[in-house]
Amino acid sequence: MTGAVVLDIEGTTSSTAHVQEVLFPYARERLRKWVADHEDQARDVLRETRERLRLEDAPDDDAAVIRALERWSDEDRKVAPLKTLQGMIWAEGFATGEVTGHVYPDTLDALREWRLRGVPVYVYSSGSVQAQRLWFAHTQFGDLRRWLRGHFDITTAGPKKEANSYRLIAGGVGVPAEEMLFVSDLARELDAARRAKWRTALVNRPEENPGGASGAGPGTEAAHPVFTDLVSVALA
Ligand SMILES: CSCCC(=O)C(=O)COP(=O)(O)O
Ligand SMILES: [Mg+2]
Repeated sequence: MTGAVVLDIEGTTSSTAHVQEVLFPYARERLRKWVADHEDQARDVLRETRERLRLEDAPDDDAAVIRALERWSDEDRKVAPLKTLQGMIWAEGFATGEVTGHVYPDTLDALREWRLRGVPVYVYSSGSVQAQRLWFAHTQFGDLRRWLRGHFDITTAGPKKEANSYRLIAGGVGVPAEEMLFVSDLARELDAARRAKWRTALVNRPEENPGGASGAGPGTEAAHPVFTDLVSVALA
């Protein structure tokens, strides 16, 4: 029995290319100026970045902090201060219409199916909760937030490749681990959910991997049931 579903965004509900070619460059190009223009809003992000650099024994002066955020962005590092900062910068882009969200059409069908079955759907992404809400509020199908019961990110739940993050989420949702279903395109994330005793589904979309190869990355892919879209997961 499925008590709750938790969805990854990039590569699962939505296009990786849209995240990487629309969202990420928008924030990267504006990062330095945005931080300079938003001293109050950026304060916590800069402090967290500085603390992280100190732990790494790296220089932590003002210039080094900005350079680190830019480098993490270039490397697509899933670190909390960068993801928080990107979310704040994207908020302006969503407000002006310069950036939009995206979901694959079958995502909407799957959300309808889970609703019919009475299964609540949550999102767990490296993108901040603020960014996730904006993303689903501005899709090509309109505002989809009403289909989602709640959101988790790496600040609220922890890294996606650590089992403890899934234990925390199950506790927050209030459903036994064995009834939680995590759906992702990355085997390593699913491995972590499985270590927390969750059920798992690997989404390997042809749109994401046109050559037919799996984009699941390293991990124990064979251990997870594989689907080519989300509606097949919902109907399984
Ligand atoms: C709309 S949230 C932006 C997605 C994002 O920032 C990201 O890093 C993708 O992470 P995911 O965990 O969804 O693969
Ligand atoms: Mg993903």
